[in-house]
Amino acid sequence: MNRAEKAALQLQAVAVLRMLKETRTYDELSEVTGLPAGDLNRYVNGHVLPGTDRAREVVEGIGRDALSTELEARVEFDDEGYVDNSGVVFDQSFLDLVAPIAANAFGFERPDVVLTAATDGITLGAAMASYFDARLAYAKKSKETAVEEFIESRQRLASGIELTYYLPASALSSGQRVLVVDDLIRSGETQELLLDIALQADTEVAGVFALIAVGDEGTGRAKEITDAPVGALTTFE
Ligand SMILES: O=P(O)(O)OC[C@H]1O[C@H](OP(=O)(O)OP(=O)(O)O)[C@H](O)[C@@H]1O
Repeated sequence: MNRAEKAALQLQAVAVLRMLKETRTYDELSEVTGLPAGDLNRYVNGHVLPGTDRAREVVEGIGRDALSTELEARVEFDDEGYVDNSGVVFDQSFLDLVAPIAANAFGFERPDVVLTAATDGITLGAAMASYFDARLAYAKKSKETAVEEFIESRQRLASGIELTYYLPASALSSGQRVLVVDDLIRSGETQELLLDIALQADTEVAGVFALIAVGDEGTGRAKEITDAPVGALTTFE
């Protein structure tokens, strides 16, 4: 790990601790993390940075559970099982915390491009792209005016409705590594279309990541298409 990577990890750990501190006293934070309250105070206030080992424990160990719990608290389901996740996808700082934790938890290799679907995947896609220093591309359900060439993928859904996603052809180049992300994966139909777009462009899939999986149908479907890691931060039954 070089100096810049070490500094990035230390700052990620501080960001996770600050998020946890918002709803806890230092003693409570000490219980969650197993770290002394005095040290936590110094980290949260920016006087001292945690060492590499502590930083890694916070980001990879505590961070994932804490973010998952926070995510569950912010997501609401209506009577028909539809999800309101605006408490998450409208919060770019929260999504910025998710990116390093997801990358570590699932072992995604650094992609050249993060590919998502408009609309709700865009803020997560931006956070992941920024973390990996990659480009962001998002497919849309309509064709952008003034773009001449598109990669398109269409399928008839279980409901009988046809769904088509369009991506400007210039957004992906052959041989690039692509990480497919979305806020939510339920049936997996959207991910299947995104993976099809990535394959049509002759790119290599680095993985599939969703903030929320509802059931395991969607992630199962993605796993049938790619051997790359597939995962979600939180799964709701
Ligand atoms: O796994 P699936 O069954 O395909 O469902 C997941 C997709 O559904 C939602 O998008 P939606 O089509 O509602 O579009 P939006 O992002 O514009 O709301 C969500 O953002 C995912 O893209």
